[in-house]
Amino acid sequence: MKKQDITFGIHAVEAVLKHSPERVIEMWVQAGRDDQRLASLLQMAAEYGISVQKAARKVLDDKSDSGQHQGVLARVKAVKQLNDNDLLSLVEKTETPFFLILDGVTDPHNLGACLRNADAAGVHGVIVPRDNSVGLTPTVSKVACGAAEVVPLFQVTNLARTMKSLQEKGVWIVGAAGEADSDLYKTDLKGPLAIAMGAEDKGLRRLTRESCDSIASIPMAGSVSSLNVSVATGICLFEAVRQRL
Ligand SMILES: C[S@@+](CC[C@H](N)C(=O)[O-])C[C@H]1O[C@@H](n2cnc3c(N)ncnc32)[C@H](O)[C@@H]1O
Repeated sequence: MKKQDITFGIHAVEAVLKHSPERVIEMWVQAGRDDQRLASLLQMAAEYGISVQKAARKVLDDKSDSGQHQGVLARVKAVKQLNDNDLLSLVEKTETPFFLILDGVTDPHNLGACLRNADAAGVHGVIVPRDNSVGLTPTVSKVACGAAEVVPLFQVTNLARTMKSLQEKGVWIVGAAGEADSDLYKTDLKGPLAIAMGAEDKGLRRLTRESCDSIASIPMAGSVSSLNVSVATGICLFEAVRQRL
């Protein structure tokens, strides 16, 4: 089992330092980089007694697999993987649950952007099938800009079964699909809710779609057939936020 991860980028490293500094094992910063935001990370690291090494850019490039590390990288203890049991106990203690389901998103940039949207919209957690989905990779953390460190990510073995358990606890599940007849803006998104988004290539799988209580589309004016999944996620989540004000 993987016990350690690499996290890079100013927002991502800052979020771990802020929310769970005990996870940070050590940090590297790019030698010769004079940046106010890096300086504040170094100060936080010093406060928590975290060892920081200065290294050439090439070292950070290699450790981040040439990701956009912005001159900072941390080796961190991996977060505990959250499963169905963790999800259902969170639902039980949450007054009006609000979840995002991603049915097989495989691009780390899309998952990172969806986590960022989810955090901004105040969702209680993001649910993904354990297989055929990207997990919490360093690129996901970087793109999520700190959201990956705070939004619980539940990796479930059988998504349809998890959806049924959520429904038994009173959560209404709305699937998003471009070809649906119902208009998202006319769909009630106020109560205990999970919004399900499909994968980049195939959209919602048949069983996931059949497990939804309703399916809605974002009206499109132009000629393209669909939106990018992270863009569609942002629109769906913030329509729910607007209705839930
Ligand atoms: C790139 S799209 C998938 C397109 C795919 N070819 C299909 O058949 O659904 C990824 C996901 O974004 C969401 N999405 C994209 N455009 C949408 C729209 N106009 N209305 C509702 N959801 C949309 C859906 O959840 C979709 O499964």
